Amino acid sequence: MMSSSPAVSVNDLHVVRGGREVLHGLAFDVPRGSVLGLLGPSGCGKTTLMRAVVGVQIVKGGTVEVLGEPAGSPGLRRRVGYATQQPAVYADLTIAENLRYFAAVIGAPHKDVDRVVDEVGLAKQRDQVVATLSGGQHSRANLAVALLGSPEVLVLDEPTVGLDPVLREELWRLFHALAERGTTLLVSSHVMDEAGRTDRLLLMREGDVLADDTPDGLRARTGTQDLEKAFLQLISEREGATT
Ligand SMILES: Nc1ncnc2c1ncn2[C@@H]1O[C@H](COP(=O)(O)OP(=O)(O)OP(=O)(O)O)[C@@H](O)[C@H]1O
Repeated sequence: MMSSSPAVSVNDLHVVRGGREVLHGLAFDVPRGSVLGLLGPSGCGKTTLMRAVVGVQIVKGGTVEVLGEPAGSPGLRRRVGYATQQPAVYADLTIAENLRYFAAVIGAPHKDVDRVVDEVGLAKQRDQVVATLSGGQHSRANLAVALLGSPEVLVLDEPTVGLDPVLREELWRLFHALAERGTTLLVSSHVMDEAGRTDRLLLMREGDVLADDTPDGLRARTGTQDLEKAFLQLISEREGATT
């Protein structure tokens, strides 16, 4: 019974930042064991929505439930992993030292360090000081921290930014492998070519949801194979409807 309830359930979510409403009553569910893509232009509210799901964002109205509990509940601390756009790893420590430290903080098993280093493709750099990593390696080290402890829900803010196509492909494969094991992933991106790799897409614009559909559903609805064109079409439909 429990496992069929959504991993994340958002209802009528309103958020105000800097005196301005930036999320205008969002509502959607994320089924367990799926990869939800949060797509939309810079500033549309993806990070704010992720912060609300992790429970670090003050909300003005509505509800956000994660694994059946209100977002941010103490019981969710180890069950939800969050990788922000700004890497949280310490620059003066090696990757392995960082991971051992964060594993100890969250009570993850020691052997998780080797697993997550492999998963993000940083086995060769494990003893390299973070300050000397390339941008893409740095962001993957940050992602590795979120994977420690095998959280049931993973919230990843633009995890593939700055990565070459081969690494992006590998990370998307990892995301789907995790989902197959039952993990639920919320992954943001503003690169539309990543949209097709998700199980379900939440297309956002200016704090609203333009579409909540599968990539194929969106293609069928807009009559185009190209998801970027589909997105633009939805925008013009929306603008046509409001003028
Ligand atoms: N600390 C803040 N104070 C005031 N306004 C903020 C703050 N943080 C974000 N905003 C505003 O909230 C809106 C949503 O921002 P958010 O960071 O959620 O967008 P985003 O879709 O994640 O953007 P990006 O893709 O560029 O990371 C933007 O208009 C932004 O300017």
